[in-house]
Amino acid sequence: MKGVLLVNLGSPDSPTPKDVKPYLDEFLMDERVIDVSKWLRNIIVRGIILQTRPKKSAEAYSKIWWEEGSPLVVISERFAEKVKQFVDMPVALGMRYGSMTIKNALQELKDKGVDDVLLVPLYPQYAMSSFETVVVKAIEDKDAFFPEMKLTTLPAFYKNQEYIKVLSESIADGLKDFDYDHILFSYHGIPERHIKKSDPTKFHCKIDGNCCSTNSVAHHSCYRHQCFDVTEKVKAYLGLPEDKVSLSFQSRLPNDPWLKPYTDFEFERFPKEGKKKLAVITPAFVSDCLETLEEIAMEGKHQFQEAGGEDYKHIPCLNDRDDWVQVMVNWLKDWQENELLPA
Ligand SMILES: C=CC1=C(C)c2cc3[nH]c(cc4nc(cc5[nH]c(cc1n2)c(C)c5CCC(=O)O)C(CCC(=O)O)=C4C)c(C)c3C=C
Ligand SMILES: [Fe+2]
Ligand SMILES: [Fe+2]
Repeated sequence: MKGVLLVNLGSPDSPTPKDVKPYLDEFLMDERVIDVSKWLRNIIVRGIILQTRPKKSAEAYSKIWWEEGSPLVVISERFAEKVKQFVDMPVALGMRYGSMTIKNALQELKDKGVDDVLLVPLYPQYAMSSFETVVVKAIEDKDAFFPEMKLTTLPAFYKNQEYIKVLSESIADGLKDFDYDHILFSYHGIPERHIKKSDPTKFHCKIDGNCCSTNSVAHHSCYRHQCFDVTEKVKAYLGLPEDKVSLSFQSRLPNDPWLKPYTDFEFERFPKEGKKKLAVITPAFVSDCLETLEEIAMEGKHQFQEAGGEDYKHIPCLNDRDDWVQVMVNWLKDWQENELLPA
């Protein structure tokens, strides 16, 4: 029987340093997130980052935590529950990190008689630190514990027309009551090195040039290209003026060069250029989470206003919007009935 495994990133069990520390340990010790040799990763993560970050992160999580739990987890659960109402096969939800494991979700599917699984990483764009690590972990767990299962992966859906339509419509909804002079598409950052590592040609992605707008097979795994593409497609769909839209990358760690421009630098720059009414959207995430609710909706607003900005709005992610649920349902039915995957 066919079944579906939805996977998002995951969250700590509570917004306390005690629970944030093991969560960050699992996350940052992932070789696709901090991609250095194991001994160096140990020093960087356990010897440096985890000495101070859990307390700081726990404080940030406390600001956005809901009574029901982590927004990312609660929203993903609501989304999964809605999807289940419209599909005629088992659907399970797992997280790449934390206690809602992929293994448990696969077990849940197996207990319901599923032996043919569609894996859906809940990321619109491909990055080795997001999409790829979900796929690798799901395959590892399947091979180790459920070798009889068949696993198919739904590709990153950044350029899918239905996805672009619902994303655009969610943005149009957010802009209805907001008089903006600029719209910033802020994507989660990644180290530049990750882009080069994921380039199968090993020469296409130069990052500083116009590689991301020159056709190449490298774009199947080029996160930067895929972020540009989403921005361009939404811009075209909504007919947004060229000079009122730009893109940036948020949430970097110190030391390495990460994808630029940096979102926090943009918040400081815009008011000085007369862009004082800013709408921000965050299309690297399908669900609101720490990075959108705290870093963008709270910190970002503060940074923008401190720099002289006047009006500011973070437009929510797709979350459990009914039109987004229906897009997912259509993809799942296409696979269930015709073995088709979204293009
Ligand atoms: C090297 C570090 C990191 C990379 C690379 C990275 C890529 C990446 N992350 C997401 C999505 C999310 N990240 C979230 C939180 C978060 N990310 C990092 C580090 C890297 N992410 C850290 C240390 C944290 C934890 C919080 C903190 O201490 O700042 C979240 C939010 C989770 C939540 O519980 O709400 C998401 C979602 C993507 C899509 C991505 C690559 C494209
Ligand atoms: Fe992250
Ligand atoms: Fe590229």
